[in-house]
Amino acid sequence: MSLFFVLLKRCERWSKVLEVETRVGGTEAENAGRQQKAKVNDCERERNFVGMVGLFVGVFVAERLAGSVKSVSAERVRSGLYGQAGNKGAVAVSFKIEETSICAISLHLESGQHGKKAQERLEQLREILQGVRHEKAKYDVMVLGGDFNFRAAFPEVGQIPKVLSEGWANPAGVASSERRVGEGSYQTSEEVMRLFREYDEVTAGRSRQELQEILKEFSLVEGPVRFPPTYRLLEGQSSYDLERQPAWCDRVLHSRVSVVRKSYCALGHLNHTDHRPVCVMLELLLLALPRPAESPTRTPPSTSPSPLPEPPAASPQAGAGPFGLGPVSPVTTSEASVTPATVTAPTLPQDLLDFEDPPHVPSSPKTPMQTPQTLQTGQLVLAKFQTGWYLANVLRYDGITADVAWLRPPGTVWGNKEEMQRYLCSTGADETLHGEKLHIATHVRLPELPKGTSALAHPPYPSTSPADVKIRDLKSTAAQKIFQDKLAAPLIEAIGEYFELPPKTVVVDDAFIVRYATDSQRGLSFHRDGSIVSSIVTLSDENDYVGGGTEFLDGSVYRPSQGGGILFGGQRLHGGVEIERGARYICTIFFKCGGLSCRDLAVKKDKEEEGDPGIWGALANIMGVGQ
Ligand SMILES: O=C(O)CCC(=O)C(=O)O
Ligand SMILES: [Fe+2]
Repeated sequence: MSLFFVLLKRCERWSKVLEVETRVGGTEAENAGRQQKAKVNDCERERNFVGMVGLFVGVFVAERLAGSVKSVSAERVRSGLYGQAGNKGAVAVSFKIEETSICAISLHLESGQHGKKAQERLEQLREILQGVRHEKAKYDVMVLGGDFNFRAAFPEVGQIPKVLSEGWANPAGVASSERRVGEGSYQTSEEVMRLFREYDEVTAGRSRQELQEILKEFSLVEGPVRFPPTYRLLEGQSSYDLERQPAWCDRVLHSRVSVVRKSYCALGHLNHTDHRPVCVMLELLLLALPRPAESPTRTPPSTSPSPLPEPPAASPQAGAGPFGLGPVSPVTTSEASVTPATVTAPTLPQDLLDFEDPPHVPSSPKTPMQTPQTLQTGQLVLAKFQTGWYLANVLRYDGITADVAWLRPPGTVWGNKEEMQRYLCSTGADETLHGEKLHIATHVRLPELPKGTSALAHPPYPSTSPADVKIRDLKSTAAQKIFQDKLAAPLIEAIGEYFELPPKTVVVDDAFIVRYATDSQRGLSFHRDGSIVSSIVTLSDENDYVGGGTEFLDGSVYRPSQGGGILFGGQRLHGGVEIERGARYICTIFFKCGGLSCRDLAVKKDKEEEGDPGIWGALANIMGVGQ
């Protein structure tokens, strides 16, 4: 773990909890833990200064990132009773890691079940978000968590608490110290999830629409709630205190973009108060720019110890700072709890940057560049932007022109000026830019690659085991026709419907018959496809294999029966679950479509689905096999 946020209310009561948590293994966690303990001991002072009834944001940064932290700033946003009472609201800490701006917010919203309380809470949430994010402070990544005080309108308490209490139980054999319940971990019972869907104030209630609008406006998302209510439990136990209706009060929201959520769960074993804490694990995409060589404040990684981190940004003036909402007094960063304490070389770990293998970056750009004869989707090229050539992936190619996406630099090249110059972001241009209809003759070149290296950034599609059969290589025209009529055509129609893409522009980019067996390829690790939309259709009878299926990050596994299949945005992370017995045959089909706008549309649609079932509708039996 490289960044660790602690968001608390009534933080003095949680110091014990944090001490427990600091014992989790691993050097980094231990380091974070030590700093964390030191900070929590300061909590009282913090709380008094901020005047927010113990709201606390602690940000702990792995040592190796410390030198990359800059522009640290902290502020509070009061809400409730016209911002005067000061017992509800939020505190926020923002900072940059290289060029990625991050803001962590700890909030506490209005309590109460009746009248307009639900409405007031959402107004406060909006107020907090507007206070934290405005023109001058548009963060790449936001994480906000705390006691949202969302209620559950259970009709009567009756038997419900028993079901809910049982929702914390783990399957046999899991140590109680590991009692995490939720996405990416042990999931609570179907019954508890049903209660959440039916009674949670925002999921089931009238305010759902309004929350959706807020999330959309601020580009935020909440993971699926697959844990029991986190309030109000008896201390030291997993049963509910029936003086209150149990409710899913404690929640975490995070940015949609640049973030992949790995888990969203509640920690049942941290039972020191009447709430149970909730945590999310996120993978962030960070951006770095090359440093000027003459900069005296940086040294290349591993040659010598690096200097102290940049001093935090000056405190904003009251009411006019980056969080300027009303007449609040600023909190200086030394009073806030962001302390990149120790400093090492600013090398950034690959795992923090991107989970895909980085493309090979040729180190010598001096040899003359070759014009490509032909291109493939997914191929690594140099594409011209203004007067320079930068690494890019081919998204579309029609023989004369190509669409490309310029690449972001992988962490391994940060700090290396020469290598960084091969990335578009080194010019200060928007690194998410796409190049449309670039003429091959004038705007695309082949990068110089070491012998034996493929120019494909990743194999275009992961199904490249020798056992896989490419549909295009099938000699039989009858087989080609079956594929076209039974699979490609109906799927293209379905894609038009589900993804709202014009079916005429959707085409099969590639397709494979894949065989998984215990004596050869058993499964496929998590990856993204190079496609805009992918489909996986089951060819085997379900009695022919045990295990297998397509797995997504939220833990869902799809195993459609023979002739059935799934459709999903190719950018969604997924993998093939290993089979345990027999052989599983599937047909994987990768679709692309006309313009770049298609990709944006598909990605957008796909993101909108996140947190729901998390996948494009399973296509039950698309070929009608077995009917
Ligand atoms: O085995 C599966 O279901 C996943 C296959 C897959 O993702 C692929 O071939 O790209
Ligand atoms: Fe795939």
